[in-house]
Amino acid sequence: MAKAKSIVKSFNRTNPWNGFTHLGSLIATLMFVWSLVRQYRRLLPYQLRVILEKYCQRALPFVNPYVQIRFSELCSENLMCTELYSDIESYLSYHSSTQAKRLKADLLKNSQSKLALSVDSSEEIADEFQGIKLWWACGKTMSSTGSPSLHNKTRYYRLTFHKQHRDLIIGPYLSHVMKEGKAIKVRNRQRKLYTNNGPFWKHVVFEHPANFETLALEAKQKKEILEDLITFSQAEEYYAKIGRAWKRGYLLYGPPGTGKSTMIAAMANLLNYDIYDLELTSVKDNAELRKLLIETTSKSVIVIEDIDCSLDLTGKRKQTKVKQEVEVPKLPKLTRPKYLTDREPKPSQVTLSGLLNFIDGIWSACKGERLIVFTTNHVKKLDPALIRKGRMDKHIELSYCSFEAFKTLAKNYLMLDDHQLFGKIGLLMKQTKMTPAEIAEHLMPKTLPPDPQVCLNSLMQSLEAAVERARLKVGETIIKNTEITAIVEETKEENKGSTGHTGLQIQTALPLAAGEQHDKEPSTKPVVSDD
Ligand SMILES: Nc1ncnc2c1ncn2[C@@H]1O[C@H](COP(=O)(O)OP(=O)(O)OP(=O)(O)O)[C@@H](O)[C@H]1O
Repeated sequence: MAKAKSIVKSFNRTNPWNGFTHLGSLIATLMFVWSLVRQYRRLLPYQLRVILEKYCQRALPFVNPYVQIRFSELCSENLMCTELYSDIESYLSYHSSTQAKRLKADLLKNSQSKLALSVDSSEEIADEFQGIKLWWACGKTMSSTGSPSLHNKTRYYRLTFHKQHRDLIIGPYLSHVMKEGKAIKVRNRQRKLYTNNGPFWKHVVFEHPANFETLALEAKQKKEILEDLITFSQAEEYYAKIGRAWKRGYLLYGPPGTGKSTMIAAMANLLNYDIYDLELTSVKDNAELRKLLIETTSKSVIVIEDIDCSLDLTGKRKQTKVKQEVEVPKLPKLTRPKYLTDREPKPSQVTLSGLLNFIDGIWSACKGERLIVFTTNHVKKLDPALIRKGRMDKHIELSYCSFEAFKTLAKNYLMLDDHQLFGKIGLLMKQTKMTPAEIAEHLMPKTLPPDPQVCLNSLMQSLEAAVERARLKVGETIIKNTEITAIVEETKEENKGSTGHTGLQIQTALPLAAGEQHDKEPSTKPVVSDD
């Protein structure tokens, strides 16, 4: 103030140039102070920094080289404000957790365990984009009512940058902030498992621990599936370029207990997707199916489990309509909460063509990425049209446990990389078939901490019993086949006596081993064909 008064006085004196000299030196001092404030702002106490910045900006409105943009949480004219504000919030909370000294911690929405960190209102964080420095700060303003009550305060973020970078910041930088903010939101969101009760989706929080690391599969098959999923999730531009909807169909098939449901959970966890578990038998007709599917969101896996049991979708398309009128569909496995299954099932009118139309048509109109997964124990029963490439792009067979897959389970359940019993178990596994679910059951600890010896012994005994059963079965079949051969030989002799021509050929097949897949042709009976 004293300096300002002396400047005014200096104008009144005989030489007015003195006044300009004083004014110039004041501006230079202020600019120097301000540049110091901006450079060392993080070292100054927050309150002092705010006061200095405020006075410097007021005193130097015409030479201020910095531009500020304010992003309010609420603005009446444009509803997208909130969306933009929340993108910035996610972006900053992610970046600030490593730099900011004052952070606010909250629990993520619908989560009891995940923390959400955000910048405290008195904190400013610096960011860098293409070598350019800029600063974000947050604050609150009074709403138009001017009431000091908390509800009338609007939160905002303020971005400060040098005016020479205006184009770069307003264009590419803000797009980058919004894109990253959205991606961070997706990563942090609480994922959901939706199930339909008739035409409505209901959801519960999806927190399945399955992942590809713990999935017992051959390494080669696992790698192939992982690469396929990751390539799909990164191919938005490619799909747009070739004019295809961003979707991919997977058919998982194999005997019960080979990990089909577990793999779906691992897929959803890998890509951070929601799951829509579609219960076709409770969908009234094709229109209801369309409604349900249009309501699914992007970044989701739409699952139809046991598609062969869901409806009469297994025969040829022409036959389907006739059959539907008389057949009551089987109920699927009851894995869903009770409140979701309270609607009495009525025969569904959903047709195979309704389902095909959905897979091919509807998605093209819905933005975003989706996987559709069918599972079945009986792949050969399915109509080829349903699972042809282009609809179900990838067919994955999940089969009995190999020794390699067993080692994954042993590592997972018993923290074992190797054990003296592994060799014997490996040999037994070559002679019989066991599903990963059966093996996992043996490896489940009987005591805590787990005793690997007990679990492996239990598995070995079970494998030995299965090998023995298979051996007995082979023995029985050989005896049966010998008897049949003897009968046929007798018949041949009799025929020779009467016609002189045998007319019969006999083929015998090996018996089914323990747990043989249901799809295979029955092979215990000799096939008799007439020449
Ligand atoms: N490949 C696997 N890797 C790890 N665990 C597995 C695997 N397969 C099965 N399991 C274990 O067995 C249990 C049953 O497996 P899951 O329900 O995934 O089999 P499924 O093939 O879907 O059976 P279904 O055809 O009867 O629906 C799972 O909870 C999991 O613990």
